[in-house]
Amino acid sequence: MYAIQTHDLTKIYGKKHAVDHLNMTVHEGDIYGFVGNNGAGKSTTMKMIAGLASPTWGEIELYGQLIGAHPARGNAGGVNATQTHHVGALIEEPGVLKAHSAFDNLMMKALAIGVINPKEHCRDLLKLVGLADTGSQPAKKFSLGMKQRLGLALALVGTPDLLLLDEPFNGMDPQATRDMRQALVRLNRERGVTIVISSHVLDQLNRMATRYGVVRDGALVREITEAQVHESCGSSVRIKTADPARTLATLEERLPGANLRALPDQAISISLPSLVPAASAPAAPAASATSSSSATDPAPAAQAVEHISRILHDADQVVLELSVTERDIEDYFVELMGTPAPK
Ligand SMILES: Nc1ncnc2c1ncn2[C@@H]1O[C@H](COP(=O)(O)OP(=O)(O)OP(=O)(O)O)[C@@H](O)[C@H]1O
Repeated sequence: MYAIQTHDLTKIYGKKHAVDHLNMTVHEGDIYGFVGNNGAGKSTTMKMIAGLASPTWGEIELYGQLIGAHPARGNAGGVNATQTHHVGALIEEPGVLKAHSAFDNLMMKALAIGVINPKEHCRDLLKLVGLADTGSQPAKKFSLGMKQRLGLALALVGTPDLLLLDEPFNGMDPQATRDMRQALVRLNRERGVTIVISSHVLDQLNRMATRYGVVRDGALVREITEAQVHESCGSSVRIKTADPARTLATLEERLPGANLRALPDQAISISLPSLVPAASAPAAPAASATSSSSATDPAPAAQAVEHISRILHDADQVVLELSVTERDIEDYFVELMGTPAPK
């Protein structure tokens, strides 16, 4: 089931299309990394999904139920998401009562929404976010990172099905960032919480996201799975020969299942993780390339180069270049964020 689907979701502020016909699909159980440059429209999208801003146009479905519709169509039949599935959100400044302790902040929300065993629930949440020893210290004395953790704990009161987190790592030191990331992964794996998380910290997202949405100028330019990102970012073998068309045909025949791409400069690229053993070469590199060892291990890469070079030698092809290239995840996303939005 889809946790979130948006249909032509649009928000216009004055003349600015902050979100522009955005179509996004979040599957139940995803950790969905929502990425885009500053001002791309991530926060505005999340606010509309959380019910904190109303769409100018378009629709939002949460767990198959319509929650937001543009005014011309009215919202009849639309339901408040919180009536069906519990949604927790940490978007911009968490709504922390500064004169109160972390525990009191959580308790107020827990009582307001009718949580069973509220004290125990709030103590568990404080432990989860690493604020268990803050006692009666008022939130106004918290550091930025501690406020963020309290914001996360507040979003988790009542154990949501869906968690919307806008830049949750803001102000956190590396240890706190790691703790928060691990806590989120546990919530996702152990309690099945679906998480949408916007962050500019791509290497943190890379360690947790199962799917990504890339937004540019208010529109979604790409939705990709973790596996597709790793496929695109992993090592690949680059081959240039005197006769690229013949080389492509040879490699397609000898490396069935490998992900081959003809590049604009007439070179051919083969994604290393996609290499599978060719029937004629049982000791081919793919056995190790697809094993638990990383695609960036030198051994599988070297084996792949050797294997391909043999294939091309056997087929009497003149090799001009044969090398292994690696693509950085940051480069990959920066490139995608610069991709024009589809019209
Ligand atoms: N309340 C508002 N009034 C007017 N313009 C707004 C408002 N909120 C957002 N915008 C504009 O809408 C666009 C999208 O903003 P948004 O905050 O959603 O982007 P973002 O992707 O979250 O950016 P960042 O990564 O910097 O947080 C920006 O141009 C922003 O200036």
